[in-house]
Amino acid sequence: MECRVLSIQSHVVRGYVGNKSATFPLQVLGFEVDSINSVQFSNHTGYSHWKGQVLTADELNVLYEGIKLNKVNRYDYILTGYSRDTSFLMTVVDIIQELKKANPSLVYVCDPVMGDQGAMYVPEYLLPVYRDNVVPLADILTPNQFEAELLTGRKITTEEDAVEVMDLLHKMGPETVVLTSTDLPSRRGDQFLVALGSQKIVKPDGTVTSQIICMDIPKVDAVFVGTGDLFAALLLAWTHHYPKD
Ligand SMILES: Nc1ncnc2c1ncn2[C@@H]1O[C@H](COP(=O)(O)OP(=O)(O)O)[C@@H](O)[C@H]1O
Ligand SMILES: Cc1ncc(COP(=O)(O)O)c(C=O)c1O
Repeated sequence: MECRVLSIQSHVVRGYVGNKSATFPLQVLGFEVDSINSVQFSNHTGYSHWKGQVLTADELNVLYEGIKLNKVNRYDYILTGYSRDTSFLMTVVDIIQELKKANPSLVYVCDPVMGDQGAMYVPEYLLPVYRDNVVPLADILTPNQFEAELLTGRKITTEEDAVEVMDLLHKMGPETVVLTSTDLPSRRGDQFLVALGSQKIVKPDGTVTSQIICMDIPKVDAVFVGTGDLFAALLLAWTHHYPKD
């Protein structure tokens, strides 16, 4: 059966971040992808120069209106990433709420793209918008360590801290939280980076518990941009294909 994703992320002319990272892998894995480009930039913002356009909230509404008028606004998943503007993000929130009403089993996968390695690369005023409006709607949340710390106001220096932070993030809304990369030492040595996942599980007796997994990922000696976007897209795909795993 067709499974349709609405992906609201950046587009770059050169390179692979945002929709350029997410769309093709999702298509290869069998999904129909409707993409809205939150920005169209020459390249990602880590380069010394970047130029381009930012989609406004009004322009987003116009695109969504067209989809609605044709009655093709039924989605199984929404995936969101890079955004630079408060009113744009608030419009995304409105769209998610409307689409969830139309399809109560719609799954919202949120990559709260704000920064990395202790620095924000979107305006700081987006943090409260993510924390108070966006994250509470998310079913699956994929922050990196820095983004998880920003959202909860808690530092992560040990695995116990990470579990507590993921619990705080669960309390904000999402049933599944994945810290896509952390600075925590891996048990397998310094050639591995640690990612952690936590999923709320309802036991047969009705009580709720968290299932925690820890992933040691072989480290490549390079810095990548766009891998977080790819990770979120692949997590969407594989949790869809293997919902109980
Ligand atoms: N240096 C690296 N070596 C190997 N895998 C990496 C590396 N950097 C990122 N990844 C992969 O990309 C995923 C996303 O991590 P990351 O790029 O840090 O997320 P974000 O972009 O959200 O900060 C990681 O879980 C890992 O699988
Ligand atoms: C335009 C744009 N989109 C998305 C990203 C996010 O990339 P990542 O997947 O590494 O979080 C960035 C990061 O610089 C970016 O500049």
